[in-house]
Amino acid sequence: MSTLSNRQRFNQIQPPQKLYEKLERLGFGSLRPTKRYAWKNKKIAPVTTTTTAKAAAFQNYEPKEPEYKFPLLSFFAGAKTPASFPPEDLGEIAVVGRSNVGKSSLLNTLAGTTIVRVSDKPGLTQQMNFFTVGKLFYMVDMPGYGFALVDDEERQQWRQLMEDYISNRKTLKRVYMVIDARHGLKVADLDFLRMLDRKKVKFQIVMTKSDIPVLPQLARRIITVQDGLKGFRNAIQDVLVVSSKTGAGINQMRKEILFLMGHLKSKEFYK
Ligand SMILES: Nc1nc2c(ncn2[C@@H]2O[C@H](COP(=O)(O)OP(=O)(O)OP(=O)(O)O)[C@@H](O)[C@H]2O)c(=O)[nH]1
Ligand SMILES: [Mg+2]
Repeated sequence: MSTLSNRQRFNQIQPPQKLYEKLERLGFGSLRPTKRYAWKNKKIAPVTTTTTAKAAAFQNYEPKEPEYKFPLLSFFAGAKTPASFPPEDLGEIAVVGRSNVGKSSLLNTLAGTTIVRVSDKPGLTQQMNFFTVGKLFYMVDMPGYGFALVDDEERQQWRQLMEDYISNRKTLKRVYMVIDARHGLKVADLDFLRMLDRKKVKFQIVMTKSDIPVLPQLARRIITVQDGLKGFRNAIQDVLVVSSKTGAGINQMRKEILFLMGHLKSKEFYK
């Protein structure tokens, strides 16, 4: 029988180099600068003199991703009952997650705005808010679940509203479950994920506040979250790693959303 605590077991995970390289590309910094990668951090192609040195250096050179932007974000509708949902005329994505994990902040950072209200106190978003991204698609901000300060009845109503929406909304293309990089998947998240699986709704985890843990802890957290997803049939296995504060990982998420909503061609997405 193992006598290691969860914390000790967590600290023993050895994330692969590939994961650190991915995090570095997303803007989370590097483990330690090595001579091999030092020039890469300068974000320019290396200047070399001999042809062989040039070929070797360019083998490691990755061209910078284009910067993806969303068109103007506008508030479109707020809903406390299904009757107030807007018509199903555009594709949409929705963010769900525990209170205060950073759902509303994430929408702001994706859209490059501050119009979605955020707060350092949990329980700010108290209805479903629909935002239009230009005229391309909707982004839907949800109240957090597992919020202790509302009474049971109200919590039950929110949960019912979210379930109704998720089960019946024809234009909903993906649910993004936002989790805090310091905490990973909690009981309330797993409970919500089981509901999504039962309803056969595709979902993807977005780990936000990823600027807070140090890099090895962040990498370990990603591994434990990926492990936790193994039993779910409707999970996208790839976990998005972002920070709404520093903007790391946001360009990648914008790119994936634009592709999902049909506004980026396969040729451009996979190049
Ligand atoms: N360091 C850091 N803080 C963040 C990040 N994202 C959000 N926050 C902070 O987390 C707090 C909660 O953010 P919100 O976006 O309001 O969280 P929410 O999930 O919408 O909360 P509810 O509407 O109450 O469910 C705010 O104080 C944000 O500034 C992040 O990526 N990094
Ligand atoms: Mg909110």
